[in-house]
Amino acid sequence: MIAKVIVDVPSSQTDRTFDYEIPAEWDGVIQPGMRVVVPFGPRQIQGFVVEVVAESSHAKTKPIQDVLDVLPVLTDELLAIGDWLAEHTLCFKLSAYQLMVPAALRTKVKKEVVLLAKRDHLPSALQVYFEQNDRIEWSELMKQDKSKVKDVSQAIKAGLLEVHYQVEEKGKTKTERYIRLNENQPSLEEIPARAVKQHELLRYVQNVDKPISVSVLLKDMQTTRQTVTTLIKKGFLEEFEQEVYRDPLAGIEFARTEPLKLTEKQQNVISPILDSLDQKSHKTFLLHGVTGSGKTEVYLQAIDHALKQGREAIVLVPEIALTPQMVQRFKGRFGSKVAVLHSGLSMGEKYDEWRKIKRKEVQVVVGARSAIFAPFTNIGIIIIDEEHETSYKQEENPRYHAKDVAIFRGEFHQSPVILGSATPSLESYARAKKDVYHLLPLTERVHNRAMPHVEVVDMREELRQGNRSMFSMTLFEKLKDRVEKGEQSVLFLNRRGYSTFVMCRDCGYVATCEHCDISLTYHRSHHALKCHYCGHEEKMPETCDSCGSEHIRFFGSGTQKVEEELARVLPQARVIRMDIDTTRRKGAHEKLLSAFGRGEADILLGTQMIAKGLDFPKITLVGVLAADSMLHIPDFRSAERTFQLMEQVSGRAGRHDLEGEVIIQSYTPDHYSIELVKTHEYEPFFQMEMTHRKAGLYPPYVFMVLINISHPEITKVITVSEKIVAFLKRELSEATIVLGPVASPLARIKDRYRYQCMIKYRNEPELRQTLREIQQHFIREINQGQLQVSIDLHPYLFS
Ligand SMILES: Nc1ncnc2c1ncn2[C@@H]1O[C@H](COP(=O)(O)OP(=O)(O)OP(=O)(O)O)[C@@H](O)[C@H]1O
Ligand SMILES: [Zn+2]
Ligand SMILES: [Zn+2]
Repeated sequence: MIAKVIVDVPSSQTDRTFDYEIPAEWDGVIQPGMRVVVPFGPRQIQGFVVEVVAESSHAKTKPIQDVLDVLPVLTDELLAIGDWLAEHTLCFKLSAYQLMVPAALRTKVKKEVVLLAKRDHLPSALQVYFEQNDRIEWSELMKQDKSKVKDVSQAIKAGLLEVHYQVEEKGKTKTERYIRLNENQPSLEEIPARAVKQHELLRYVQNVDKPISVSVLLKDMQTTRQTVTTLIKKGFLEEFEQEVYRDPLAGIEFARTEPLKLTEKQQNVISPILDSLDQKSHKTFLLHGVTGSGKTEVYLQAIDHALKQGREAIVLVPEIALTPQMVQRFKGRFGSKVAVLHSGLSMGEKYDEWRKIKRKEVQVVVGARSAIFAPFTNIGIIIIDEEHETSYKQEENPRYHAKDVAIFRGEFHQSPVILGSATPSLESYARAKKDVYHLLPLTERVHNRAMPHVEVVDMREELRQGNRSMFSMTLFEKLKDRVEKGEQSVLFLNRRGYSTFVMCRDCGYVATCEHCDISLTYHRSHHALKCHYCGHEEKMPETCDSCGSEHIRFFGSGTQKVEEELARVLPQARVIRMDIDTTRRKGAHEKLLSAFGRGEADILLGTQMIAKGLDFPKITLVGVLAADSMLHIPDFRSAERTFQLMEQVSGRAGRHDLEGEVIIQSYTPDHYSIELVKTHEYEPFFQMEMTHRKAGLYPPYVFMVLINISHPEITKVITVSEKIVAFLKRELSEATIVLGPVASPLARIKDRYRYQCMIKYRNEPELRQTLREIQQHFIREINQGQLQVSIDLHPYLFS
């Protein structure tokens, strides 16, 4: 038999497969989706088997050298997703496959074959390997006899053996010593009557009647290891190793919740979803529900329906919304059926969650973007919460969008995909209007609770009246009032576009990074300036580099500065600050939020990470310190982002019995993206924004491609960029617009000059082929040297 393999040769990446002979002893073992080691020229390299066929068209094929997985890591569906991603994001198949394999398996790992059952249950050929120990190294086993792979893979399927990947770091499969009763109990007379502890311990283990961890046993029984060892020697007890999962949520209690009785509005939106589940047909729904309208409860009950059908569910939430509160709602309803995947997990923890999915120990995955690749095989429903979030797009190769993968999987499994948001992306809403997606509106909050009242304060006017503080009079009064009443407030400071840069008051000089052309950020904690792109750090200057003046200060407000100001003007208020600095430590996020939930603070002050998902009954005031900081970023989506963010933050107020109020401070209060938050109406915003998009020829009226070219030499960048633009103009159709080349907004990062060009098109059949040709043309230079050409279809980031 012949395996067709996509090989990992970084220097000459290619999507073509190579044929390798499957050695007779691995016949029937090697399947698509497994990783193998094959000879390639003088070297041995890894690859993915994508197909097994009877014969090769090549005269001579070399044999596969080693198998890395005993069972496929990728299912047929995931292989198909890989091929599809390669085509649609212009990456190589290999990168797409690797994206779906847990990082732990991509590192060089030792593999062990571990005995799960009694040795004599194994086929006799395998028993010899487990005489001394209940585990043997994979390479050891292979050295002795390659044909063992077949027996091993059968034993694994029968649940007798298991392969452990010894992930280095703390992530390696964690095991603990356990004790159980031996099947054949010796006579009790073996234990002398005076050995009281031994008798007690034995009785205890008999009573428990299931394996018990040695450490727990010793603690419970207040006895020594010696007692246990003696009982093992005498043949009463048996010691063995059992795997324990690293539980990232260990120690957190999840109270079980029951389904709520849905409101009539919720009923209306859930019923088409349940129909789609019952009919086993794929549909993409856009659940457009205002903040606090009970979307999450709809998700929970739809998932429940899928689980009752014996199917599985994937729920994506943005990384920063993956708060304990969010996780709690899923864990509370579905308990141990839920796996959680996010970037805060260690490599080992991620691997454990992945294995729970593979082994079908869980049926629900709640996770950030990459959880869309969860290796489920019977998906009933896929939910993307806050579908407008740009973090669903991966900003590095492969540049995929989780929404596209979700819809691919929804079609594959014939199951519904639900995109949920209070502020859908313009693209999705436009698709819903064209009936490509099915719109499900939830226009009111649960039980007709009022949407919060929004007031926009003109900060220019405040300044004119002599208020130089960062709080307007109104906001200050209301904060004070809430503190006095014992109600809670949220203060939101948008960090994007509002950094704490250092500027000379005399000449206007701004300290910038010498490698990246962006302003350095002031870090109070160690009184230094730092570049957020390359990490370059320097001392805070005493005098201006440009004119020598001593009047060099940092500008802009960071959360630290707001905190200090609060302490000065509202000393009685207890403040919890949540930003990158205070949440760096693992678990800090959770701690701060639960402290706030317990009412240990009056004000929660923070950045983006507090804008979403919070549901605390005592929050009655939300203050936004600078609404327009994001409006001036050179990005055609900046108005959309501003509206979405304002609406999300506002949504934190008045979600329960107490009414909510929002104060938005702005220097451009008349801008429609801020103005329209007052009425919480999405539709007028959509209409207004669409006219702007139409006028500027931006998505969703056109599709866009961004090509970024970078190199340490500026002349090289310019030559290559011009070549690319000329080629595009020649190859693409007349109606297509090619813009550039121009220097990127960030013209230099890490000493590399950056240029870009942009393509806008409606219908361009030649597009992918043309872009592929550009990639191919420069591939040698890219592989050899310093040139980088990145192609981003449907870009979200314009830096
Ligand atoms: N049918 C119901 N009966 C009673 N309470 C409900 C019902 N559905 C939801 N709720 C409650 O209403 C509040 C808001 O619901 P939920 O958090 O699900 O809204 P959401 O639309 O997901 O909000 P957001 O998008 O703002 O995060 C929650 O406290 C929730 O427990
Ligand atoms: Zn830098
Ligand atoms: Zn100066």
